[in-house]
Amino acid sequence: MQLTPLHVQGGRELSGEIAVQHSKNAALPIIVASLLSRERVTLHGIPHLSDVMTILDLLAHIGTQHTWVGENSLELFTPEILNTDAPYALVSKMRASFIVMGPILARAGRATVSMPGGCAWGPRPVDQHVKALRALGAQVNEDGGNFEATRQGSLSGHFIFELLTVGGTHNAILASVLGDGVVTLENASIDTDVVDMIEFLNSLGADIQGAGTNTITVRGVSALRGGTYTVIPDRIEAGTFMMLAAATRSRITLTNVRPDHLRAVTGKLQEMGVDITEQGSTLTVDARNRTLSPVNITTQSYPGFPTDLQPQMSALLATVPGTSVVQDPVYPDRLTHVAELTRMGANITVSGYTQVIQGAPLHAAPVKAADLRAGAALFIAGLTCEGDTVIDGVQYLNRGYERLAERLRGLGANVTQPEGNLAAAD
Ligand SMILES: CC(=O)N[C@H]1[C@@H](OP(=O)(O)OP(=O)(O)OC[C@H]2O[C@@H](n3ccc(=O)[nH]c3=O)[C@H](O)[C@@H]2O)O[C@H](CO)[C@@H](O)[C@@H]1O
Ligand SMILES: C=C(OP(=O)(O)O)C(=O)O
Repeated sequence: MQLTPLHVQGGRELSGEIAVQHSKNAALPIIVASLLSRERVTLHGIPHLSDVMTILDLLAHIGTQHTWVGENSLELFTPEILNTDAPYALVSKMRASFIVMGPILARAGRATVSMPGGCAWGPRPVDQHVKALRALGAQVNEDGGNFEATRQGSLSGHFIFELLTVGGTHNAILASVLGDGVVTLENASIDTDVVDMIEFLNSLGADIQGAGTNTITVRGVSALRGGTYTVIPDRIEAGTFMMLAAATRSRITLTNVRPDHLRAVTGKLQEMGVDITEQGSTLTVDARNRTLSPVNITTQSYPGFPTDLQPQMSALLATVPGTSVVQDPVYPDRLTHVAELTRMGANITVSGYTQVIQGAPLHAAPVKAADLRAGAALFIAGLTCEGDTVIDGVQYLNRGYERLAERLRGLGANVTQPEGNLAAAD
């Protein structure tokens, strides 16, 4: 769906306080994990995002009744699994939806999930999800663009991931929670979003040990009870606003932050010369009157520098005089922001997954976001320069940033966006 573009008029210092939303990428798997309980689950800290609406549409198809019981609170209830399939029309909107395979398989003994398509920035394989489920005793066949998984008894056994995968770890855990098997996952992801999902599941009575380490043991339980859980703050949104503060040479205070989840980001910004102070769950970023230095970054799995902040960091570095090198081996093709930043005067040379950035002041231009974090890079860039930067592709921003224009206006930014339209990205 085509939405009215976002208009950004920058070149002024921002100031004030902004409350960071709760984590999109933790909320989505926790919503999916609620499928494992037959009882009512209440979740607090669910941001109003198109991705959340998309996953709720998929869960409604599977058999979940949902009710918003507060601004960011959601009650979920799945007494029965009504459909064991996740059709392409829903999975193709959001790749994260592939992890419904685990809980549907656990509860119903079979699951048919459409093969996810490619993203704007290239392929995102699910081979590790499939290998893990097969190693734990499920049969998984590919047929007509779908993966069909079945199991005879409970999943059990041992799997060593060939690489660190957040979604693959989610899926394998979700498939193993119910039953009487014991599952050991090695080289598992230690990402904050995996830890949060495990803590949620354990709060409902699951028996999962090793959260935050590379070895996770899941002992099957007969059923999960209902419960209430609050999702962690969004470290990617926090990082985006930290980069916005640095790029606009402003002082911004972020509340609802887990500073311990942001060490790699904080370290890099400090290396550039940005002043960062932490106080509990509040973090103040001050780049006023500072000469920032170029830096080099390479993305890695958590706790390394996140790929989900690579485009925003590239936008920031495009404004910092000197040469910076940005490498994204996690998603080597995640480069849709480059051509658009170039339209704004950025000097970025790409070779493979490496961007060599020569910083210089940017100028306003009409640009188009082709994915969520590319969109974030563009609003950061737009807020550094005078004139009207018109950002098309607002549906991608709506995937990940709640009431973005309104919240940025709270910092003194001149940003306008059609309000209230949560249409999902195609
Ligand atoms: C909704 C959600 O939480 N999305 C995040 C999640 O995606 P997602 O869970 O899809 O990402 P993964 O952690 O699985 O991907 C990490 C790397 O592993 C590769 N891989 C993954 C699975 C697989 O079966 N085979 C394989 O080769 C991927 O191509 C990538 O290079 O983590 C990514 C990496 O931090 C983030 O960019 C996404 O924002
Ligand atoms: C890439 C992201 O999400 P997804 O994995 O759903 O595409 C993201 O949050 O930056």
